[in-house]
Amino acid sequence: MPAPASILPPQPETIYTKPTYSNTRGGKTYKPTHQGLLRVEFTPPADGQDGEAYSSRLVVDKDIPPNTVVTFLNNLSSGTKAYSSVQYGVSPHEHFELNSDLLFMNHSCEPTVYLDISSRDPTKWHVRTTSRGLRAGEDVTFFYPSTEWDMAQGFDCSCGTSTCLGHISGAKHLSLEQLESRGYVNEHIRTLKSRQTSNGHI
Ligand SMILES: C[S@@+](CC[C@H](N)C(=O)[O-])C[C@H]1O[C@@H](n2cnc3c(N)ncnc32)[C@H](O)[C@@H]1O
Repeated sequence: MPAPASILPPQPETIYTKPTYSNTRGGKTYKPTHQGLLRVEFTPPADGQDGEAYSSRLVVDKDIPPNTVVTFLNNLSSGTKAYSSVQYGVSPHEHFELNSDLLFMNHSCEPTVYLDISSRDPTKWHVRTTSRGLRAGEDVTFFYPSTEWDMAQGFDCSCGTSTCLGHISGAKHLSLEQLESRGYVNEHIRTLKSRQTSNGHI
């Protein structure tokens, strides 16, 4: 059966070129997509190591109060499940690509923001601070299972928080209690959780 039509365009309005370690050093070609608000940082690679490996993060440039919209999502395009995609509906076809520096939001088991994509209107989708707010220079992180049901690529989490869950592979593999204790849970994940039987099947 063909996938249902997406509520998002197949291509972004503006082509997004991912920053890299080399083009963020000295700012030669890197143009932040959220200038003055968010920037991508890379940890310098150890001698002889690949500088583009996992060492990137998204950092906020200014203080943002608690429970406040940091930015609305724009330039989105429909996509298929990948390490870079975000799931927005119960169907495994409902994924989108961020096509902005928001791609560099890492996962944390104690996130600094929520990715709120529960509305059926994508123009309302946004990144919002938690009840702690954000301090300039802090990492912008969200709890990946708040949007992802069964991730394309799980990973061993390196968030380093005291409540770290270890291996992260999506909401399918966590209890509702574990999800809710991390803050905001998107509606499609709540729906999928309510359909899940005790043996883990939908
Ligand atoms: C969309 S990327 C996030 C940005 C990523 N740092 C990059 O360079 O593309 C998602 C990937 O980043 C890595 N990642 C994100 N958060 C992580 C965490 N807390 N611990 C370990 N790896 C993480 C995982 O490899 C994951 O598949």
